[in-house]
Amino acid sequence: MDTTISAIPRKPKDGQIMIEVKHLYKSFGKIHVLQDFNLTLHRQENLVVLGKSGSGKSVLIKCIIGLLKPDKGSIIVLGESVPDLNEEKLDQVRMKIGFLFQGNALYDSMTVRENLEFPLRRHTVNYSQDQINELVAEALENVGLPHTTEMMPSELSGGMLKRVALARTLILKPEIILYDEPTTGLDPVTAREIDKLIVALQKKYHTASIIITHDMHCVKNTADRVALLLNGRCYTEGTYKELENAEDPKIKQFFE
Ligand SMILES: Nc1ncnc2c1ncn2[C@@H]1O[C@H](COP(=O)(O)OP(=O)(O)OP(=O)(O)O)[C@@H](O)[C@H]1O
Repeated sequence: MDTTISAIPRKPKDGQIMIEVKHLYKSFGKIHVLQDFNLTLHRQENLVVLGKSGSGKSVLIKCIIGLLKPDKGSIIVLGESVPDLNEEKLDQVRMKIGFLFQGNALYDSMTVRENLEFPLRRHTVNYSQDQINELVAEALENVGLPHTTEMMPSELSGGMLKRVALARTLILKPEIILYDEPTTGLDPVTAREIDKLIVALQKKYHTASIIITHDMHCVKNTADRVALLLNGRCYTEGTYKELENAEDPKIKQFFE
């Protein structure tokens, strides 16, 4: 019996494609990281890219946001071909994408408010101070930390820092959020809270997300669909349940 899962994408909830990666190749010298990698992210979908350490998850994300140039292949983000964009156009596309970095990337010398104001001040829209205050308050409310506005990052726990970083990601109301190992380094209770938050925000803002992780609890709790990155390719994709029930040892190893 063939127990591998078909790599044909399931029918999306609605047809809109937010990110489409086709036949992507990226090598560093003799290290062939991505080889004919394919991925599609649909609107309102949480897609987990699951892969072992060093499998190329970060390289994939960097290609998607234009920080790395692929050797071959196409990357369409919100209708734009990322490798062909100049810096100005790339910035416009990046404005619509939120990133949650592993290290949170908050400025230690700035208060929570200042950290959240930062992306707003860089934005092409000129927000009034009242609008900025409202957006900061809303973003912190969304992550359950309305009381931290004037605090410094050093006064916050790991879980709180992650929430603040997420609030900063949300403040520009991105259409897509890219999560880089959102639960790494957090205790299990806090990690599960972050999972819940990811799903709650997806429901509230109808965002599409790519979540790269090897935390299987996070995968189970957040993924509408899982793409397995193995040997540079999307080896298979399916729901968590489908992959969990697969007999293929290459898939099984992730669930043991
Ligand atoms: N700029 C670079 N120059 C050379 N090699 C690189 C570069 N960036 C990544 N690599 C190599 O590409 C491979 C994939 O790295 P990547 O960081 O994407 O893995 P990952 O799946 O994100 O791993 P982890 O889960 O540990 O973060 C690794 O072998 C890494 O050494």
